[in-house]
Amino acid sequence: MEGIDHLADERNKAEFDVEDMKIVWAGSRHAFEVSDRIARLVASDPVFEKSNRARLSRKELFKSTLRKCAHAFKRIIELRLNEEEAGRLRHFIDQPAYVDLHWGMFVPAIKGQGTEEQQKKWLSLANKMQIIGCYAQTELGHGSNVQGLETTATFDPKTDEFVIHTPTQTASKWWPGGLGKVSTHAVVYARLITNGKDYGIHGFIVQLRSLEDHSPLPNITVGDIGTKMGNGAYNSMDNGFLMFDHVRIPRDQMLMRLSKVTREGEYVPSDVPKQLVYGTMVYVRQTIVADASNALSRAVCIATRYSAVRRQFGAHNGGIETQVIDYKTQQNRLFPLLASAYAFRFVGEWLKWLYTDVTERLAASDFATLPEAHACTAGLKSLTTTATADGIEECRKLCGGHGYLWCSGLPELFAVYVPACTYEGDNVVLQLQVARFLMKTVAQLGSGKVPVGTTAYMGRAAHLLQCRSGVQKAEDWLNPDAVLEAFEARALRMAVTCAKNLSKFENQEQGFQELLADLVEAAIAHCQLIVVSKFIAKLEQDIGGKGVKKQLNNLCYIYALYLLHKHLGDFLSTNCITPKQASLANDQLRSLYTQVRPNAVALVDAFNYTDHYLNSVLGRYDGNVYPKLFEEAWKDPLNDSVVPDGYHEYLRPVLKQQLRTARL
Ligand SMILES: CCCCCCCCCCCCCCCCCCC/C=C/C(=O)SCCNC(=O)CCNC(=O)[C@H](O)C(C)(C)COP(=O)(O)OP(=O)(O)OC[C@H]1O[C@@H](n2cnc3c(N)ncnc32)[C@H](O)[C@@H]1OP(=O)(O)O
Ligand SMILES: Cc1cc2nc3c(=O)[nH]c(=O)nc-3n(C[C@H](O)[C@H](O)[C@H](O)COP(=O)(O)OP(=O)(O)OC[C@H]3O[C@@H](n4cnc5c(N)ncnc54)[C@H](O)[C@@H]3O)c2cc1C
Repeated sequence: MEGIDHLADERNKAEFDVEDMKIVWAGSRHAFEVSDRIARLVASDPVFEKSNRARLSRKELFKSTLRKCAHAFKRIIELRLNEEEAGRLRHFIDQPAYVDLHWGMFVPAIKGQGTEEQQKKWLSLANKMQIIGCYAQTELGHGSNVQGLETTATFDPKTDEFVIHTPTQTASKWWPGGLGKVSTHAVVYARLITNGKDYGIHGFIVQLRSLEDHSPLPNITVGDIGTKMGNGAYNSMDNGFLMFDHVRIPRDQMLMRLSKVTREGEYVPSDVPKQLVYGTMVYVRQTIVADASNALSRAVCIATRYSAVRRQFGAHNGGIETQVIDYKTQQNRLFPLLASAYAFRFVGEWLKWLYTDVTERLAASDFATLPEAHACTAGLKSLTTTATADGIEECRKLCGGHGYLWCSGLPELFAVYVPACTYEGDNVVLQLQVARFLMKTVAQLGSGKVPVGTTAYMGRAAHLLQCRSGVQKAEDWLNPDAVLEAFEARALRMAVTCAKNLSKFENQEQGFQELLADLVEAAIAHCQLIVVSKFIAKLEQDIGGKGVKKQLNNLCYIYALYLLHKHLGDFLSTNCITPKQASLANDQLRSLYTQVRPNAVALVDAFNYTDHYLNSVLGRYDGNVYPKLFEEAWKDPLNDSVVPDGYHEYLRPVLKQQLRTARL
């Protein structure tokens, strides 16, 4: 059956041009061409083989990761790949590794917080990977509460050095990726103490290991924190622990672009917002949002193809059974995830723009949009990673029993992805940042300060607090104004209710703590509005290609109406819509599922994933699932022998015992 396209019928049904959709998905023709070329390069290189990852021991997996990274770096140099191409290479190699933290956090931290001189010195080494760095912020006792970190950096004016010290066990650095076994250097976050005064958290470049033999430098204790969830998965990463016993570093290894310590030990505070010390996290949160659509689309691609291949029930007299994708329950679980993958793609594009915009403004000393950039990156990181992790698990269930097999690609994808809900800020903690931002914005309503950007809708409070949806028939839910008004009214009303409840407390902080759960819900409503509005904004762009816009339109309204259905309690209790209008939204949703159904396989083909990248028997492009499941089963080490190891010691005696007992 090799070579037959089992999904050909599905592909023939498509009502749009897949090649055009590929360009929209990639962001541009150029981005598509780069991705396509690099994906093929990775797929054809035996060093990047990954189908056996589950069967490797941790040590073997880690060594193979080092090999892949070294080979990747060699190829980058040989092929003179630029930054974009190198990024795609890392993406398609698809194995978490120290390089993520080196390029993704260590280098950006130096760029964002180092002086020009520091950048010149350290980036020239880091860019050639003559040093390898990580981002050592989290400690055993504190992760979310950055202000609670305990590691100290005490200035010693006698020697012009900082003394980096771990005062307690809970102050040990714990979690940084790339720290455990690889990094030679780290950006370490510690409390800066000079002249006996604690000035709070600052970043310092600290060498950890010898550049000669890789052994830890004196007074440094460092190692790997241990095996994490799942086979393969994030275990290719050496998340580490680190303790300092009065380790001395020169003063000029404090990252001094923001605040400084002079030779005399005087602390010179930053003339820009001190929150810029958190800048690396804002940057990475933005990349995590962009990446959510990759992980979700991958799971959705597997579940959609398999749902078209898999048949259950519906046959009479031995006839052909129903494809499970034709069940409305399957569509109601799968198509909103397909729509979410596209929605997150577009909101990711927008967030990248927002990040670039705020960076340019900061360079021109305009800090006005920093709080919004922080709220958007934090909130969208939280929203998209939660939905993606849940979505991957839902895709596993959508694939029935076979989804539970490692070779479906879904268990590992889930295990590797789910920590995104925790790293770069726990998702609840991040939504609470959004909630604080919203409460401030609501408090300023009526003060003359006009809300802008993603909170601009709050400026229309007079209308949004009292409006009633005008939807009268199902098709009215395809009107962008109707959808936006419902989402805006819901978000505003939830935020205003929180603010009102907050005002009943004498102590605002106490009130905030009491209302945490409601505040998180209000923040989520605001973030969902952002995603819906950016999808609608995308549709207003000039999108070419046969039938492409129609499909995107369908997906946009599936995303919005599914959210409406899922959070119906919010929409009804805030009186934004009536039960009748909710029921019409459901009717429209079912109709949209019917329209998407013939296009579903083509819509996931538009992701342009190679079989290597998907690494899934169920998601194979050709749909040839069953023979390949057998092939995979035969590869399992348990099937190396017909009689298992241990038979003579542990099985035979039991069986013989049973025989004797049976004879008695
Ligand atoms: C060989 C091949 C090579 C190929 C090349 C390959 C290229 C590869 C590239 C790969 C790229 C991949 C990159 C992705 C890697 C992903 C891996 C992830 C690994 C994980 C890393 C981490 O987890 S690092 C640690 C992250 N930690 C956190 O996120 C901690 C969470 N906590 C906080 O952020 C904060 O403490 C807080 C937000 C919870 C705030 O706490 P608190 O209430 O105490 O506030 P503060 O007093 O500190 O501040 C209050 C004030 O500041 C505002 N604010 C807070 N944060 C920010 C911010 N970030 N920006 C701006 N403003 C901020 C806050 O709103 C308050 O404002 P007010 O106005 O005063 O209210
Ligand atoms: C795979 C992985 C990789 C990582 N890589 C790095 C790295 O490279 N560098 C680095 O420095 N760190 C890294 N981390 C650490 C990561 O950033 C932290 O784990 C994360 O910030 C969460 O902090 P925590 O572990 O202290 O969680 P906690 O804050 O202890 O969270 C525990 C629970 O408490 C709740 N909670 C906490 N505070 C509040 C609050 N104020 N209000 C309400 N609820 C609250 C949370 O919602 C959560 O349910 C990594 C973590 C993981 C899992």
